Amino acid sequence: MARKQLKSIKDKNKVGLKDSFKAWQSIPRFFGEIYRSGRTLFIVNLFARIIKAFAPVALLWIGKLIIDEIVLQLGQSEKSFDLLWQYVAMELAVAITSDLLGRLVNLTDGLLGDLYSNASSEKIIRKTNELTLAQLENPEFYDKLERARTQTNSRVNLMSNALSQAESVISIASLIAGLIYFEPYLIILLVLSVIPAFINEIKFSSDRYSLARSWTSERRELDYLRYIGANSQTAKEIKLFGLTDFIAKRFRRLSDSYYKLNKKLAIRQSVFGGVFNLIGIVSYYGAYVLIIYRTMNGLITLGELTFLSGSFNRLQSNLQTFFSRFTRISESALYLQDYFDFIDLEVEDIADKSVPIPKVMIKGLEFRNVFFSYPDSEMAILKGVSFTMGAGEKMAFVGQNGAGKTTLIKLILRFYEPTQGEILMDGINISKFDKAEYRKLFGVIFQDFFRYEFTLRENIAVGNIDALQNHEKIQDAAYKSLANQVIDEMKNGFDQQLGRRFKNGQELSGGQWQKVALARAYMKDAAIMILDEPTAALDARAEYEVFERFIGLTKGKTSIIISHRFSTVRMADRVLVLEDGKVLEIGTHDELMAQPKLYAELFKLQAAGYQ
Ligand SMILES: Nc1ncnc2c1ncn2[C@@H]1O[C@H](COP(=O)(O)OP(=O)(O)OP(=O)(O)O)[C@@H](O)[C@H]1O
Repeated sequence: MARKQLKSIKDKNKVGLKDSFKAWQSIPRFFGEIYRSGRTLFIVNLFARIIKAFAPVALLWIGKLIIDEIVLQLGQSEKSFDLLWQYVAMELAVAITSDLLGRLVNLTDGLLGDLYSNASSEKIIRKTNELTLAQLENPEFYDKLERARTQTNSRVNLMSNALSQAESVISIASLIAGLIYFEPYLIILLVLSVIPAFINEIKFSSDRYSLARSWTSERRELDYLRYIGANSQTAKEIKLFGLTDFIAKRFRRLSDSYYKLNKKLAIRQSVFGGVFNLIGIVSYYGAYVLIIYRTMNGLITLGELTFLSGSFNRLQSNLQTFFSRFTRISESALYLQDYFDFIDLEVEDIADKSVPIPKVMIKGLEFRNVFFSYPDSEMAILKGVSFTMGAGEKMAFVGQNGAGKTTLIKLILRFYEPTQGEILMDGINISKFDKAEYRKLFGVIFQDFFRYEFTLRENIAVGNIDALQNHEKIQDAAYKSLANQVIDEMKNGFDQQLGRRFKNGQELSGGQWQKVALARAYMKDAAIMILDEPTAALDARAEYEVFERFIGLTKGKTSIIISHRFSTVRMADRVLVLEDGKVLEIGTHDELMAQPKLYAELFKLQAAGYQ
């Protein structure tokens, strides 16, 4: 991880005003998404807001009528209260309706927010799956994903802010209409009083975003440190190696420098904001003086005075909220842009879907002079690998750590494409097949299989999730992989929750997990089985049993086994020995033992260890 100490946000890409405004373009699309996540709620919310928006001007107007009526009646010898009570009743009705509508708006805002946040989280999960491993392992991608994922709340706030903004526009327009009707000059004062504050807001919002954005990868590091520093899975090592201080200090160093930058920005914003607010207050009193003067000269009534000063006051605070909300929206819109950038990331799939995948493999797989380097890396991992593997053949890949065995598997499964050369299935380049369909041919257990904290049943069914309800199939897979022994020991059998994260969860030993994960490979009637170190955590007897079953069950099936244990390797029809990204030897166990090369050497070394 990079150890950076940023002096200011200018150290990294700064987001300008232009970008802030450009980000607004994604708002219509955003509303499309919200509408689709809750159509009725959205329409109800919109209508409630539109009606509620007229409440402020209506209340002020009725207030004016009441005061003018009181003044009129005071001058009469015979007073009538009829009209007055009617006005009061009207004001009460408007106040109650506005309150009820406000509640309806809050309710629908909350519900819509929940629906939208669920829908967008699901979208992110689905999108992540569409991307290639190369994209997933790219740090830039991670930053994008992090920004898209962590800003879900900000998107929900954006929704209610944007809707409130639409409501404000109507309120402001209606108040302005009243003001123009009686005193158009007041509008000029009003504009003068709020514009500086607005410019100030916009400037600081893009600075705030620039800071947050430029710190995405550092924030990721902070999250990572928080995770490893306070986590039950890492606790064992952290305690044993006494790492707490090391991690806490590293966390503090990074978080302190972020705090300092943020503090500088917050203080500047607060000082400027204060000054501009003063301008607003002074202009309000300027307007007040003007209105009082005109009232005293008999140009406007007392009711109009209350209406105008009330309208001016409300307008000013409404406009200020409007502008600060405007900047909040611009800020969230920038994050929104990140979310859409992520959702729109291009999926690299060069498959020509028209090429049919062989139903039954006849000739087998062939590597033809394959070279490979991982994306963004110069280092060649595979250097001209060529070999063929017949249909129905059981092949073992052998080689020292880092030789490239797992990389071969990743290429066969099309997680990456060769940098040079071809991989063929029955003579057709595998890059021509539809990726998802092609992968259905394989039953695989990875060396670094994932331990899902789901039930045992689900942990096995992930190998073929469509068969989740097929108990017989799951039971059968469990039997084949010896996972049935694990299930027999569980209180809740197949429905036992695994891991320690959730209630009633049961943690498994390394070997038990491996048996469960191996069952996944048996969940499909796959044409080709790939087992990447499937027994590394098993005891000697379990390993022997697993392979005995495997060989018996997969007679005539194509399979690849990666293992460092030669007792397992020798069961294969042929062995491919990989050294430093090249095929060193290939042949049956007996053939390889007859050659004085790496295989024979390693075999004898291991055999000697057992004597
Ligand atoms: N995602 C990756 N990005 C970049 N380099 C990688 C990646 N995965 C593996 N490598 C590199 O590729 C080389 C081969 O790794 P691979 O996992 O294929 O080895 P292996 O033969 O399976 O080793 P082992 O026996 O230790 O499992 C290693 O040098 C490793 O550092």
